[in-house]
Amino acid sequence: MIKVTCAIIVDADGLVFAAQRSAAMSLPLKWEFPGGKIEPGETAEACLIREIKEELNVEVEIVAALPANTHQYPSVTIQLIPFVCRLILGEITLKEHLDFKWLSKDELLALDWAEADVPIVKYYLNFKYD
Ligand SMILES: Nc1nc2c([nH]c(=O)n2[C@H]2C[C@H](O)[C@@H](COP(=O)(O)OP(=O)(O)OP(=O)(O)O)O2)c(=O)[nH]1
Repeated sequence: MIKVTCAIIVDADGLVFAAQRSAAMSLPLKWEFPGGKIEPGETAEACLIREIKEELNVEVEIVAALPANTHQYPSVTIQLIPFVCRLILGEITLKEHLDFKWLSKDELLALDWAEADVPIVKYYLNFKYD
């Protein structure tokens, strides 16, 4: 099983950042929360901060952890480990993704998410914090 972290980046207005995988990536054109695979010896939190810097060229701060979701794709099983985050430094620049959107809670579920993300979107919609 591959452990993958992902960031649910929320802005000051409560909009959530979603990124579209490129045609060249696995799960082409699916929407996801940015992040990536945990490297040997790395914590999930350190992985998340590293991946967000690599993929979006920004720094995020972790606000909360949500439950992980294990999902079996035909060729791989992943454990997707989500963190609610906020941006603390920089302007988002897409380094790997095709597109991005900032979405309100009402709009989130309508996106064509990678399958592993659907339960995580639902956890987020039930998640209360201030
Ligand atoms: N980063 C990220 N990956 C996700 C999400 N949902 C989901 O199923 N995945 C999958 C896609 C990949 O198989 C794996 C993440 O690996 P990665 O982000 O390092 O992607 P990658 O393109 O290098 O992966 P791969 O082509 O080598 O499989 O988890 C998500 O929300 N964020």
